[in-house]
Amino acid sequence: MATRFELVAEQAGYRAGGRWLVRDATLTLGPGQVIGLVGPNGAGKSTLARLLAGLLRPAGGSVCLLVEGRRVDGGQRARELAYVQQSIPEAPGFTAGALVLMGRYPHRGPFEPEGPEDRKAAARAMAWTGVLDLAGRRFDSLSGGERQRVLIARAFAQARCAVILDEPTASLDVRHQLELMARLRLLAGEGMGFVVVLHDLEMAARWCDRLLLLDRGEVAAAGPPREVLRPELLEQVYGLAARVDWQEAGCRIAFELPGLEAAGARGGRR
Ligand SMILES: Nc1ncnc2c1ncn2[C@@H]1O[C@H](COP(=O)(O)OP(=O)(O)OP(=O)(O)O)[C@@H](O)[C@H]1O
Repeated sequence: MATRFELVAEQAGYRAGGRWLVRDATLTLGPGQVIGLVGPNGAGKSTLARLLAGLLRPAGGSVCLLVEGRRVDGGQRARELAYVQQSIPEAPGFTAGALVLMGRYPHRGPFEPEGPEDRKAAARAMAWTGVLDLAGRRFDSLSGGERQRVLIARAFAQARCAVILDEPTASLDVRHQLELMARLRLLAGEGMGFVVVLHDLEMAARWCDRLLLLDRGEVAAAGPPREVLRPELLEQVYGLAARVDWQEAGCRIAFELPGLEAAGARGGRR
């Protein structure tokens, strides 16, 4: 049976450099959900993702992971929830397989070597992200997209309940983007939950149950994609005129930047 959990942010905020990078962010992630964080560059998506992941301590409000009704922290939190960062770290000397196995550390005692369960979980996660055949390769020798998929596999190997993914599709080709989002939905169907930072609003509309649209550190809108991806809101937040056509599975969004487009067209005709 799937684990009952809730990741709750209540008016969570974070300050740095004398200002609020995120203020009053409220959301609840539970089993079966995929929540998208969207918004322009610098809006506070990564900061909120790091607050949810427990990597930043809120300067206002709270962030709390409840499993079977009880608050979990420290080592247990690391067994239940994992985070995939936006930038791809250096990992000199490690193979892809060793890196994914690191996701299993929180599940073992100190100095305890990995066991068959750990290897099984790592192999399964690597199969999900299509990197099983890269297990023996040095991480540093992989392409950007391959590395991204290894890091996602590590999070899948680690977390029982929830994964926070910061722009996980940024380095992926179209096929791997779709496979990843479909995998999140599949795992959500089995009782996990995900928070995903995305720039691609059409992808967010298609795969997420709910969206938080961030603007200059504040939640400009939150709710089902149809309620959030409204032309007037998008124009307010991105400063672009938008046309949103809803279809059976998601939407098509056409943005317009009249000044620059006109200039581009003039340049093209020269
Ligand atoms: N440690 C810090 N000190 C001061 N300002 C910071 C710090 N970290 C981030 N910021 C600023 O906070 C704002 C939010 O950053 P954040 O990375 O959360 O944005 P984002 O929505 O994820 O952006 P992007 O889409 O570009 O990844 C930005 O203006 C950023 O420059």
